[in-house]
Amino acid sequence: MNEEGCDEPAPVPTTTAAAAAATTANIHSADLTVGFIGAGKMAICLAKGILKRGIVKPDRIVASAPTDRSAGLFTEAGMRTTRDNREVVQACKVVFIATKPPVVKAALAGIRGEVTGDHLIVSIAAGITIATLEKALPVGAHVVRLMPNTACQVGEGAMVFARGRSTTPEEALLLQELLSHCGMCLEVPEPYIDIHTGMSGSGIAYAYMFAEALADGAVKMGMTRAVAGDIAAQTLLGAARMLLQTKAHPSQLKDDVSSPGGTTIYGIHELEKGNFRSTIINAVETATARASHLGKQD
Ligand SMILES: NC(=O)C1=CN([C@@H]2O[C@H](COP(=O)(O)OP(=O)(O)OC[C@H]3O[C@@H](n4cnc5c(N)ncnc54)[C@H](O)[C@@H]3O)[C@@H](O)[C@H]2O)C=CC1
Ligand SMILES: O=C(O)[C@@H]1CCC=N1
Repeated sequence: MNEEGCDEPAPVPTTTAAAAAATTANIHSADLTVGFIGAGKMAICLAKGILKRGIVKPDRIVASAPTDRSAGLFTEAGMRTTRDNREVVQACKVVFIATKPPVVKAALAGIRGEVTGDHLIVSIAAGITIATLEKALPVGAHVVRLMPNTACQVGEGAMVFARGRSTTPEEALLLQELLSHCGMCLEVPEPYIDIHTGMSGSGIAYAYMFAEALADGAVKMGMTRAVAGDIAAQTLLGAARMLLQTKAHPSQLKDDVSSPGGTTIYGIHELEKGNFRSTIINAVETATARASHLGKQD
């Protein structure tokens, strides 16, 4: 319980110097191999980010899927694909589970016999808990639950992860090193992962909707779509940099823009009439609940 009497997840342990040294040795091993069970949109985003880090060569990454639909995205970057999930586990130390959530249990059942204590199994499936992953894999399997977003593809992803019972701090560091060109990657208590899914995994789509709506407004006022689209994107980028670099509260930065009787406060009033902030809070709440629900489905 915290001071307010609320349940609070236990803090995550910090990394030791010994763990960092072991990770450095591991990450520079020429043998490091990375696999993806599921070769879809999120798998290719992560694979491209891992390649940018430069420690894993394309020919040491393999992805599996039942169809060749998205295989081209992997092969054109020099990675290998297969239709056999077990081949991925046989060939790779770090294996991302990147199928849709309802398929995860069946996919894990298919690879269970191949998973050893040398593997690091990293699920990115929305809602699927560490308990579910550990139950589906051999006892003692090293499991991580990770939630990325699609901006990993351009190195600006927001990722959180939690470790399973047998997963070591060294393995957590190895994962963070692997993903260091995908964006920020924080270890968090597991209950935060569904929240992150609602806020960021899904939330990046809300940001795109905001950008689209800004541009629509500008088009309505007579600007061309191309100019409006670029300015909308740069406006979001500028706001994000201001938040991250100044560490100021969003309301402070908002107040700095709002002159008394000026243009901004007129625009803000319109947003408030449309329940702007309340609508976004509701979206995060609903998407978080949906993530939790996906994890409970059989
Ligand atoms: N798309 C996104 O923005 C994000 C997705 N995720 C999670 O990533 C996972 C994948 O999502 P997407 O990439 O969007 O989906 P997707 O539909 O693009 O990719 C799924 C892939 O799994 C393959 N697949 C289906 N059954 C399989 C099986 N039995 N064995 C191996 N592969 C199989 C499909 O052929 C496809 O290549 C989901 O669990 C989702 O919750 C997490 C964060 C963000
Ligand atoms: O919509 C979804 O289910 C996935 C999970 C987070 C983002 N996309």
